[in-house]
Amino acid sequence: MSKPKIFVIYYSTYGHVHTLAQSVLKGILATNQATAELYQIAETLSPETLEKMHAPDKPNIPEITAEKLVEADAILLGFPTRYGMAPAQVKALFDSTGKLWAEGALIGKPVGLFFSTASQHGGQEATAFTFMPHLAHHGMIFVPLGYADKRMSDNGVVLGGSPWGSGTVAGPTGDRVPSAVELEIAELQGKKFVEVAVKLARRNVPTDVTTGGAASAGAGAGAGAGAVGATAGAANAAGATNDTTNAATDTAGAAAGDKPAGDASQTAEQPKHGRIGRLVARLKGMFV
Ligand SMILES: Cc1cc2nc3c(=O)[nH]c(=O)nc-3n(C[C@H](O)[C@H](O)[C@H](O)COP(=O)(O)O)c2cc1C
Repeated sequence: MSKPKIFVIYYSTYGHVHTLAQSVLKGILATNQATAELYQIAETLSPETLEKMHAPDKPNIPEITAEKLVEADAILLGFPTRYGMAPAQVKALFDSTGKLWAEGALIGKPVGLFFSTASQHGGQEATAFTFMPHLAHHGMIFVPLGYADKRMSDNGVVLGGSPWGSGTVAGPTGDRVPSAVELEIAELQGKKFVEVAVKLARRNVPTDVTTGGAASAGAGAGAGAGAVGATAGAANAAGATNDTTNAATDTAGAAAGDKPAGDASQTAEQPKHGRIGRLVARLKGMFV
């Protein structure tokens, strides 16, 4: 089985999240179990505004596009907070994924998040929390960091990150650089994420939301995600208790064309006409 392809995608105005992204990337590559590619999210602010914000020039890293997202087996996504939410640049990327949503193209992809805030209580957890609808609507599987490193419970130092994902604290003027511990935790997130990506990435089959019966706008996207998510959960349980069992399941999955067991509704002949069919056709037309 080929290694899963993980995209590390980030937006950063002042470079803190870019630095974290490099540690996350390092952690993925250290496992030798996955390939990794680094992308930045396109800027939407004007050069004049960025100059007023004293933002440095962007590094020479390729920009991600909506269509390119499909190529990733799993994604680690980092961004600084804006009032406890993702920056508009990240929202703009996701707002351009309507066609992918209509096609169910991102369903089942594992996603981890990492963050930067100015202050320790500036909203790293809120930023993760408020980003969840993007992942849920796409049927993507959120992979939290948990308390993967005991140092995350150290209350005696300035420390970014949370169970939702690694992080750094940039300071009120942005002059604090990520600490060694923060970077090690970011690296650990890359490593831990690979464990999940290896288990899930190849199990996911493209889900045609137009043939899933109930898989129409709203309820449909959720139903499709639920089917894949349930399968992924079963895979996880097998992996947690017995890796050999999981490997056996992998082989069985490959023999069966990697179709998850609960996926029968996706392959069965479904009526394509009627009210739901027309609605889906109209939605697909909107995003072409
Ligand atoms: C419009 C705006 C809103 C922000 N909101 C918050 C906030 O709610 N909490 C916080 O701690 N920092 C906030 N910040 C600070 C950024 O999170 C900080 O500059 C960023 O974490 C630095 O990361 P970067 O170097 O990758 O851009 C805000 C910054 C801007 C420009």
